[in-house]
Amino acid sequence: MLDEAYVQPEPLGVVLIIGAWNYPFVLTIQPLIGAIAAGNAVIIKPSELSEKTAKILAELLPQYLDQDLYAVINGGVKETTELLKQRFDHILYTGNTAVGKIVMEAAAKHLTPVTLELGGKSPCYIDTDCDLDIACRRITWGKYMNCGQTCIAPDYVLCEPSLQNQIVQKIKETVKEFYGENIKESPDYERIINLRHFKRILNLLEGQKIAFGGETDEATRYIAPTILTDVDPEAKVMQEEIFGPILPIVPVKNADEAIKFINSREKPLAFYIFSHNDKLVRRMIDGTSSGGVTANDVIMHFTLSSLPFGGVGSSGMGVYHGKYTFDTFSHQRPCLLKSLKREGANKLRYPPNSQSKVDWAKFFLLKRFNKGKLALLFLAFLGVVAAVLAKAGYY
Ligand SMILES: NC(=O)c1ccc[n+]([C@@H]2O[C@H](COP(=O)([O-])OP(=O)(O)OC[C@H]3O[C@@H](n4cnc5c(N)ncnc54)[C@H](O)[C@@H]3O)[C@@H](O)[C@H]2O)c1
Ligand SMILES: CCCCCCCCCCCCCCCC=O
Repeated sequence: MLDEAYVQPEPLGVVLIIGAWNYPFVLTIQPLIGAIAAGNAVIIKPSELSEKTAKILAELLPQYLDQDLYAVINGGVKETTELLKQRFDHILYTGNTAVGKIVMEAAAKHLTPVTLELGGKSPCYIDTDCDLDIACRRITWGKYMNCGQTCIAPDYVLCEPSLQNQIVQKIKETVKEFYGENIKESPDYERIINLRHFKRILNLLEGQKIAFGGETDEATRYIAPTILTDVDPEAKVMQEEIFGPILPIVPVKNADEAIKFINSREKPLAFYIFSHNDKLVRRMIDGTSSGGVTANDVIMHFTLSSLPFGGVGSSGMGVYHGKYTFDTFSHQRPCLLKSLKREGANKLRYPPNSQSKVDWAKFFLLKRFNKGKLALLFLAFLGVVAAVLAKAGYY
């Protein structure tokens, strides 16, 4: 009661931030801000796939930040492998799950803690009790922005069979509203990052029923906004994160079947539910697990600095954003400041032991006491009075 107890965050030391190519600026600068705020030195390793952003980061950062404390190292697998041999005090990695395991293995050699911001197949459930126009507009935005290359894009839709055709129709109308008649010419519609990813996404279309879109152009790595209907849960497109502008619709009987479906798979990075029914929304949140959730919208939980962002299970570990970034890059050091006075109260823990000392210890530590011993209560009351007097300066 008389001691001072507090938590003092302290910098971890040197932090390594490895970024991914799909949002190459935000995925390195956002963690960098929190790492600096927490007092760390930082090395940034941008993705080599988004080479222009990597280059500009290496050019710009030294102009604004202390070069001894904040460095940008560019390179690919070879350079990153070499970097990972060094000892860091924390590593924040953003990218795919397979490389996440490599990073964690390398970190384990030095007992370095990791934050792994990975991916997964984020499901989107559309309830029959829902404003389909609005739901489809928001899904179209989140699915096709950056050409589907967003870690928390809705990967696939689960809905009752009766909704399927309406959803296709409404997304089709929204695509026209957003990107015009000629999507290829729209300045707002992006391209696939490279040929390897272009071919990987095309491969996912094989044998599928294309309800909308499907046009591609290898020369410009264009893939049109595409919707697949009546998709078999065992299909290739349902086995890996799509990370492209393809939206499979998997019909389910009802919300319970959707919950079962989601729980039978790896834990996703995000989960989206569209419904007017608040109880259903809560039930679906309670019945599933995912990195984050947005109800009646997509992506937007990422934009709130008041919410932690991160995955769970195979979609990652640890969180950042806002104050959570500061906490991630800090050691929460518990401090107890005692006085060398009042040794009488401390005698309780010193030998020789006795039943009376045990009873007192239980009273203070476990807040458990024999009801018959009212005297104890009285003594505790005296203790409180003494504490108040001491704080007020009478002691
Ligand atoms: N959780 C999130 O915040 C978030 C954000 C963006 C992307 N992602 C996920 O990232 C994935 C896409 O990114 P990616 O993995 O294609 O990005 P990427 O290819 O840019 O790789 C990510 C980083 O890992 C490094 N790297 C690649 N291979 C390596 C190896 N063998 N050893 C050491 N380092 C290596 C790269 O140099 C790069 O800096 C998707 O699964 C997506 O969902 C997650
Ligand atoms: C008032 C409207 C504000 C709209 C802000 C929308 C911002 C969307 C940002 C999406 C960024 C997604 C980054 C995801 C990182 C993973 O890939």
